[in-house]
Amino acid sequence: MSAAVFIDGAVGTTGLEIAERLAERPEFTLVTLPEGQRKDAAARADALNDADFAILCLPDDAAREAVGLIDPDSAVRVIDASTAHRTSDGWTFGFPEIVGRDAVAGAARVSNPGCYSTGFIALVAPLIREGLLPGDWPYTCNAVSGYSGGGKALIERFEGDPDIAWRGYALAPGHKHVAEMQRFAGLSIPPLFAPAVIPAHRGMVVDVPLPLSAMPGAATADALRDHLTGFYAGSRVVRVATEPVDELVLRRGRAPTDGLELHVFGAPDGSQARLIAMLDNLGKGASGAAVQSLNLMAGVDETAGLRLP
Ligand SMILES: NC(=O)C1=CN([C@@H]2O[C@H](COP(=O)(O)OP(=O)(O)OC[C@H]3O[C@@H](n4cnc5c(N)ncnc54)[C@H](OP(=O)(O)O)[C@@H]3O)[C@@H](O)[C@H]2O)C=CC1
Ligand SMILES: CC(=O)N[C@@H](CCC(=O)OP(=O)(O)O)C(=O)O
Repeated sequence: MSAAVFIDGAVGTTGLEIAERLAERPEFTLVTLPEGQRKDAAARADALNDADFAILCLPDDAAREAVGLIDPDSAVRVIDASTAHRTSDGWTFGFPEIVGRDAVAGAARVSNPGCYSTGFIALVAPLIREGLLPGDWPYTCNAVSGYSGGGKALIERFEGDPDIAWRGYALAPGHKHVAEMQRFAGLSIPPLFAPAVIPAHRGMVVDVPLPLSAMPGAATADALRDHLTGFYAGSRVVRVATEPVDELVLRRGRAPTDGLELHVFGAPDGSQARLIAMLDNLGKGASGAAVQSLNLMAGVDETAGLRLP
């Protein structure tokens, strides 16, 4: 039997990409509202309560409103792509590689990780959990995102102003992803996070510099890489680079991907290292992650419909 999946926010950037990934999937029947009803609370409430799964691809306030429209006795299971519920009680963080596939598979409420957080947590969480990096360290994280990361409004801004070469924001530290980065990486101190947007439609680089020689108990770069390689060994989505590279290049024309690529670089004298994640903000950073969680919740192959090498 095919499960009904309602996408609330289906004509937004994330919603459209989820719909593309669910097209031609016999396990799911996609439900969307016509243009005239897509922001109508009563129509949304009916669609939410009648669905087997609802995927919220909405701004935070609208996502909170959507959850409020669900009747207590409705059986609908929810995946929220917004920031609204990522550290809320009763919600499972939809990062199966980190929280466990069974936790996501059995959850009624799943919050999709933020795109930047996905890169940071993927790099740091397994290493802290294993005691190879300290949890009580003031980590820093620099990142760049393609402009589709800011949804329709930022796409319009960048495509309307091709002269923008770089946009730094959240300059006074305190980006909305910091809370989930701290919680799911297992840090006692919030990371100092410096994001920026570049004139590419999609793509993301998340860079965590490590002054290893100053970090109590930190392992060598090789040991960090080996652990990440073993940790993600069973994953088709997350891959750890084991061959050395001289440069990493984000290409504007790169095909969409739901994969996540991790790199570890160590200084020859062992004093410093850099952990770098490359991903597609609309892939494992949003729509691909939502479909991965949906697959697990529906009991089908976790990578079905994903765009993987
Ligand atoms: N883009 C990305 O790479 C990522 C996005 N996310 C998150 O996913 C969510 C969606 O983002 P994104 O798709 O980029 O944003 P968009 O702005 O592209 O899409 C949001 C959609 O929600 C619609 N909407 C707004 N309010 C309501 C409402 N009350 N009822 C119904 N629909 C409504 C908008 O309508 P209208 O078309 O009329 O504006 C729009 O179509 C956000 O919370 C975002 O932070 C998370 C990770 C990455
Ligand atoms: C480039 C850009 O603007 N990116 C968004 C984050 C995209 C994302 O992960 O979204 P949510 O956490 O809101 O779901 C931002 O920094 O606000």
